[in-house]
Amino acid sequence: MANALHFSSTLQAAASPVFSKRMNKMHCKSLRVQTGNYNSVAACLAQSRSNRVLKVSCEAASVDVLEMSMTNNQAEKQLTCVMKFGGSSLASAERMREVAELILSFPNESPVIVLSAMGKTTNKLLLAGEKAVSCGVTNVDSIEELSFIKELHLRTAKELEVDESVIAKHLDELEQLLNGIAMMKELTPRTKDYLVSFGECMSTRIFAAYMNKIGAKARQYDAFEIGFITTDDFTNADILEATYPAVAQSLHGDWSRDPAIPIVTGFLGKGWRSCAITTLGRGGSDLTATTIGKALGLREIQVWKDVDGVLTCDPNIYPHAEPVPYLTFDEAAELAYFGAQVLHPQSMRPAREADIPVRVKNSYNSNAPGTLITRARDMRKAVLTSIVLKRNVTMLDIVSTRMLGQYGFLAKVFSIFEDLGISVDVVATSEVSISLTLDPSKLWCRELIQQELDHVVEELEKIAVVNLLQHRSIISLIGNVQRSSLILEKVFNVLRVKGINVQMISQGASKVNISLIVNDDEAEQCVRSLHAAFFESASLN
Ligand SMILES: Nc1ncnc2c1ncn2[C@@H]1O[C@H](COP(=O)(O)OP(=O)(O)O)[C@@H](O)[C@H]1O
Ligand SMILES: N[C@@H](CC(=O)OP(=O)(O)O)C(=O)O
Repeated sequence: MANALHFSSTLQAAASPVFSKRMNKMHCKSLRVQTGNYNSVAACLAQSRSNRVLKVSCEAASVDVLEMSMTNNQAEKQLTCVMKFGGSSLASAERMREVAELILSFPNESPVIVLSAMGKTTNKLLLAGEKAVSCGVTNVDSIEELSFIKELHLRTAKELEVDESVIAKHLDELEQLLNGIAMMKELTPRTKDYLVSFGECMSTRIFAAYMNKIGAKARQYDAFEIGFITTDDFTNADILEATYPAVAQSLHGDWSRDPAIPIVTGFLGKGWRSCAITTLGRGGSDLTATTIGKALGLREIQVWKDVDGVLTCDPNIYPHAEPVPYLTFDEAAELAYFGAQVLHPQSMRPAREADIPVRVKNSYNSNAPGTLITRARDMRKAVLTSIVLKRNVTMLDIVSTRMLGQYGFLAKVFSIFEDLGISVDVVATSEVSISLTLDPSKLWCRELIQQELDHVVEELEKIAVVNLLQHRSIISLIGNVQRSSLILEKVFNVLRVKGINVQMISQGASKVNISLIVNDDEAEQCVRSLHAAFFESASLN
């Protein structure tokens, strides 16, 4: 019977109307009570909140609740949104408490929670791995970063009063892994991914245990066990299509059998050939969140950060950057791709494909409206939305020696990059020349970079004169490119006054981004001046 309450006959007679009202509020479907009085049962229920099955044996004097399950309403309630909390939101036990409170302050939501590693754990794990390569097996236990990680996680568990056994196995395994690295004297990309996975595996276990402790039933998931299937590109893997149905089946299946807030590791996946743990690139938990949003067809994806949303520029460059209230998926994707650390470069793809709004919020200031990212927005008044800086870019000027026709020339240039697996960011071409920049994130993580660059130049020199220019920056102006004349007029005014020469400019293909290339050492100043011109003077925007 839907929403029926099953009491022992005595209690039913004694408590019916008031009690059933409370029961509904607690999402209780059935309850068997042996002995006891109404007040203590209600107290137990209040504590149990979202627990589906509760077994409480109190002393004979009060009550013995044997079983309780949720209302059909609750069981039928679907998962509604994703809430992702990054390392910046999870730095300590105190922060975890606040995040739990924040999640529970939305009683109408049934969220999937995605968590990154605590604070600076990922960086520390990578450093510990690098030290293990050269420190010798006997010295692993004195690696400072290992002690830091152990201490942080054990202290957090202790302060949250959850049993440290939830992470004990992982801490042991982590030390063993570092011993293995010390013995092998090498840290491969595959081992790096296994190494950093400990961060997310531990933060989610501690958090899920804490949620359960406070009576909010939660279930921990390792993404690599629930269908996050990726390419085998360790440290920068791509999510494969098979992920969506697999994740949906796993999370929906468990939820409909036995509802509990899913707490999922961000950032991690499983390589489809290797079956080893992979990672989605730094900041990849944003992508985990949007992937889950698409897989489950959720209403909204929330990414909770330590800033009031996406800002008009990196606050580390200019502290008075302002939140941007609305963005389109295209704008957010360009912004992320061209270096705004606030979002993972690939994270907008699943959200855009499934047309699910993404909200960027501040976990330290939940009342701030944040940024809402959707398919379209009113662009009538929009000029410039945000300024993004990507540093340490390598630029190539390639001038044809006319050994090939124009189309043969372009094809040859790009086939060289394809063969070497190097991605190109910004391109500008003329009939006989091409200027382009190489994606630094793909470039500098490769050990053989100088040889590879030499090889690129060598190959290109067969058909062109090549000039390799390093230490450049891309400044991306994200906004309404329909108004490019207005934007460029203002940009060049600023740059002329500052005496800065733009070495390349690209608009064209992207409808939301104009890219300028300048020297690295002029770039920050340039961003600050452009910010002042566009966002702090009343004349535009
Ligand atoms: N345009 C921008 N808007 C907002 N934050 C930015 C921007 N550019 C860089 N950031 C930086 O991104 C940080 C948030 O991203 P991140 O550290 O990855 O958060 P989390 O760990 O919560 O996922 C901010 O603290 C800020 O310093
Ligand atoms: N912990 C990983 C993944 C991640 O997404 O982190 P964050 O959400 O803190 O950016 C990293 O540091 O890259």
